[in-house]
Amino acid sequence: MNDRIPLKRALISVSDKTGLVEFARALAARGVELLSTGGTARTLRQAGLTVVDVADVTGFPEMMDGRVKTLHPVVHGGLLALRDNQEHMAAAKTHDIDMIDLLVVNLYPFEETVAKGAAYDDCIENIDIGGPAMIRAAAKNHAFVTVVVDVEDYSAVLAELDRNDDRISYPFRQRQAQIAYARTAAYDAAVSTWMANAIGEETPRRRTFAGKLAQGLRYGENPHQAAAFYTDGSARPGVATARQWQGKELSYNNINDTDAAFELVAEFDPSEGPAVAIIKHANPCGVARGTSAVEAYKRAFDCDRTSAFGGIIALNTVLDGETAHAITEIFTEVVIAPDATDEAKEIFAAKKNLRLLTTGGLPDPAAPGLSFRQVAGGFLVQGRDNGRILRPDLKVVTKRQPSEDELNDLLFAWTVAKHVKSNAIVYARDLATVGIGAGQMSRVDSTRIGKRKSEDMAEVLGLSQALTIGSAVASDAFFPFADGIEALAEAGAKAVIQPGGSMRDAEVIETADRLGLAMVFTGQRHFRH
Ligand SMILES: NC(=O)c1ncn([C@@H]2O[C@H](COP(=O)(O)O)[C@@H](O)[C@H]2O)c1NC=O
Repeated sequence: MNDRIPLKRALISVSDKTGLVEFARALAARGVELLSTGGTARTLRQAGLTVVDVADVTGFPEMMDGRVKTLHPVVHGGLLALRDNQEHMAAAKTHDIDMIDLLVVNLYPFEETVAKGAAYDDCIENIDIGGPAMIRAAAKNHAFVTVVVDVEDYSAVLAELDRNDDRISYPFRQRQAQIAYARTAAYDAAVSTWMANAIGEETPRRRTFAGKLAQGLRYGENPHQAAAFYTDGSARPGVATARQWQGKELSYNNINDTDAAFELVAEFDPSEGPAVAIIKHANPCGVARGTSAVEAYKRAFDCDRTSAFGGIIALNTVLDGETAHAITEIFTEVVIAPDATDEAKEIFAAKKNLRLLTTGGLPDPAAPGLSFRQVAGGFLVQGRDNGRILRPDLKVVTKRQPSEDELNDLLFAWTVAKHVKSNAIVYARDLATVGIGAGQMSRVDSTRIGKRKSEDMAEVLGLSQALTIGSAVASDAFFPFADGIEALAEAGAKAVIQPGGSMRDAEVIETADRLGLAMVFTGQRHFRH
């Protein structure tokens, strides 16, 4: 194996021309001959560099709207020939094939074209064929050829040449080959996912997901687990696209919780007022609306002050100084908001460990998308839970109709319950959660936990009684038995929202009527596991 190989001839064919001229100039200065396709060659010539056209090497013009440029044995032979194989080299000589030592290719912007919402034919035209073919050839022959597919690697190539007397080492070529195959795989994943959507294929026979390393993580959910954060290129505002202003690097659990917090708070339209969610272990321990961000925060905090310690806070509005000040009164891991005022940033600057993230916007809760999770031997894929219930969707099933205020609280609690691990029970009053029971194997247990937490907080706040008394309550799934309704009544709830659909609905409704509760059915379930 030739460990260190000099670069004599490079083929450069790039759609993204960022950094191209500087890189090519640095290569030329090291005596590398440059070979290029149409647009790339033009850019290099305009910068005063000497370039050989691929068309002159192949003897064929670029044709068919660029569909055929580099697809030629003179190119692929130069990339694939084994330099230590006499027969390969003899064939190259016979057919006038010169070796290519470095391939620099970035592909037609297919992903960007799809993201812009381009028409079908436009997307098709942006599927690169010649580029991936060359990348895969060069990567296969990394024993002799260096392949570069990311602009961010240009400086690494030059540093490698500086380190090694203008040569490229074998480990470097191996690393580049791995990156190259991951790039073409991600590209084809994007193409096949787009096609599945375009033809309405919800369960394609083969599915490929791809990600780009955003951040290596110190560890995973626990210190003995290796971990990293990969992004999928989606522009959805959230933890993956946010700007971090201060604080330590986010951890695996921080990223998971921050995502849960921001996706939850984004359910609340900022034009209807501020909302704040506080998350612990991916479950909310307080969510509230308010006339100001600080009021929303304080009301969310008052749901469960004990659990809020070390939590993740999300706002659907700009983080202002007053709210930042209130947040700094206890230890918080992460705050995420669409934006933050300079005053808020200054206040946080004193808390070195507190991470502040801004996203520039809110994700659309109704947007379609996929979510997936791993199981032994495979993964489960489903549409993201973008189900939303509006007032006209509600069916009142009890004798008592919910009041206007109760209806507002029911829909608020329902929205929060969608983001609570099942079995989820959410008690709410005046658009603030007052008791949350999460992640229990029995719905009655979740009901009781929410009640107990509310009673504990009543003591902390010096209230004469728990705020669940007179509350509206949401259940993420139907009540299989009447005992859940009895437990809610015991907690003092006055109105209930739930999907309905149990075999024993009649019994459940009868119990609600007997206990004087108003109950509405949504016809939609929000399991979350
Ligand atoms: N068809 C081919 O033979 C071919 N060879 C290279 N390309 C692509 O053409 C682009 C560069 O084109 P230009 O140099 O004309 O700007 C690169 O993204 C490269 O991946 C091709 N285009 C698409 O398949």
